[in-house]
Amino acid sequence: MKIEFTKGHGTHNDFVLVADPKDELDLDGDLVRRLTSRRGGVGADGVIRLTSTASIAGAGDAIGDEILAEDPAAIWFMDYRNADGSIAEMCGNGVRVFAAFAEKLGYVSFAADGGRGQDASRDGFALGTRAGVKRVRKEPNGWYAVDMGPWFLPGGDEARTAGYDAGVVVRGWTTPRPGLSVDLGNPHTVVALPSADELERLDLTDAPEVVPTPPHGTNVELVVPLGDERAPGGEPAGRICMRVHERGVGETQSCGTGACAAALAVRAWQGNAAPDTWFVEVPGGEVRVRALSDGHVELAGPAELVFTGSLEV
Ligand SMILES: N[C@@H](CCC[C@H](N)C(=O)O)C(=O)O
Repeated sequence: MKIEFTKGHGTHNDFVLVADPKDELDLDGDLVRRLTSRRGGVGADGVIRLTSTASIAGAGDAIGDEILAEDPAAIWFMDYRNADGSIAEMCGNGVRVFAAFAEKLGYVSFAADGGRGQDASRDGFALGTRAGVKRVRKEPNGWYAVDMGPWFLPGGDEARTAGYDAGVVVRGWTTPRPGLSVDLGNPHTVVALPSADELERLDLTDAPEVVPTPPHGTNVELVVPLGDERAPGGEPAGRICMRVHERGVGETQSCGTGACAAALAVRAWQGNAAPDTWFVEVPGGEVRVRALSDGHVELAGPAELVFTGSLEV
């Protein structure tokens, strides 16, 4: 069988994108690992399959019905898989790259005059994910901004007061450091470090050890606050840098949900005077995170489609 694919990335968090509008592709773990292999395949941190929400509902997948009940406009579904073949609930960079892919395929248009496909210029492009419907709009600079929905500090009030609810050990550390869990639809644990030098020197070859062990694993973000500034709109903003070890992948150049988690954790640590807008520097570039007044969080950043090809599998 021949698979036609597009390679894309969001701040160098890279994906193999496959259009499967009729839900015909059996994307099992083996196929995902073949596609993502950096030696034997295309190479990527994950696979994104674009399929129709109605098709997966018709095939008996309950998530399809839930998405259509939440928003019947969410006719396309992002089926995201980590490089190791595991399924993850959400991928923030992936949503932006999915939007660019759907735009290229003519399934959606962000142009004010409509253009081809669904017109997303007014309410945003509604797309289905395992973490619910996400809305994407396109900014004048070409960045995609995603309403990532509600976020939580699952440790509750105790964790919020203490500022942590987990102990994290990175390779080379002799004692655990405090980490804060943040739920973006997928799990994250954020640890603050005192300097960018220390961040740069970290050895993230192995998955950090997190105690207590999160039931479904966790992505781990190591973060350094860099200070305050003004966003281009004039509002106060914070800046942080981070590295991330992703569940099911390893260290990546960027993680959209991870950037949200890192910004929201630092915002929580700073208390009431903390800004809502954050610029997050990652090894692969920069994204913007905004805590919205309705309890949602927005992620904005670039999305690039770099080449297309086909693979015999
Ligand atoms: N890189 C993604 C997150 C992908 C899923 C993650 N590895 C998990 O298992 O939760 C992002 O941009 O959010």
